Amino acid sequence: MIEVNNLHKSFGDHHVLKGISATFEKGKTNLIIGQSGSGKTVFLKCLLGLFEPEQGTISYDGRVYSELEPRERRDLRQEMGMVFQGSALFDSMTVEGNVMFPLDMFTKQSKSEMLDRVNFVLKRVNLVNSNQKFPSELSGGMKKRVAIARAIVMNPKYLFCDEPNSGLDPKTAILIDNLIQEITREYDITTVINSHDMNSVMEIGEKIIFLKDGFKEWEGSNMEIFKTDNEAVTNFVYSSELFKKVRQMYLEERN
Ligand SMILES: Nc1ncnc2c1ncn2[C@@H]1O[C@H](COP(=O)(O)OP(=O)(O)OP(=O)(O)O)[C@@H](O)[C@H]1O
Repeated sequence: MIEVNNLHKSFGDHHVLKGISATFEKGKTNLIIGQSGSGKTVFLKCLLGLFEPEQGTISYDGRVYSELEPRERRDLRQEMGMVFQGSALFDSMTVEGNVMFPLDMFTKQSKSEMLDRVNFVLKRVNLVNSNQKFPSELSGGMKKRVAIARAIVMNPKYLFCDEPNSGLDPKTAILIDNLIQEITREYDITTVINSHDMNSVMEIGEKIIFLKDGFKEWEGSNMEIFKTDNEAVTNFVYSSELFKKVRQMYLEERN
């Protein structure tokens, strides 16, 4: 579980995060949504320990990041997996090389132990017989699977995903969402996902935090977002006329 309390982050006099508190539970897919510039990426980078907030605390299963020694921080970072926007694979490395990279960097496992683990996670993301392929030979969906395999290869307690669906067609996007949710449940990971994607909100938004101008404007589940009358949320989530009509019909049917 990750607990965030009164988090503030500024760049010079630009106050980006303005006192955010939130709890992200284990085994759940937690989504951060909000308009471009609302502070989602800055928030995710604070959770990853890449930005140091000026005020507030982030606690990882009881370990308050700002109170940890440098070595404890390094250990904690190794418990984190990250799926970057656009997959961020190393183009000159094979699929196997990409997924093995964190094991090679951070563990003392033998080559055959590493290979066993790589094959296990590649199988888990349904990517078999692709070990020797290069990223340029893969589809967008396959690249995401490699990125997910690499993010979970160290058996992380925490998984962070920045726009994991960007650039994918809607059907592939849902498959990737479902894969992230399955893995989150299966390995009891605390997963936090930055998303713009309305389908993701509905499909895997077990807990949703809506950021607006650096404040937490709303939080709830995908079921609750359908019913909320918070205007900022509904304007953002139901931005198209079609979605507005679908929501209206749903609400009328329930009354
Ligand atoms: N390293 C930085 N230095 C200065 N300002 C920054 C830095 N990173 C982000 N910001 C500012 O913080 C604000 C929030 O940016 P952020 O990237 O978190 O938005 P976002 O909600 O993730 O947007 P998008 O959905 O477009 O990615 C923006 O005004 C941005 O210019």
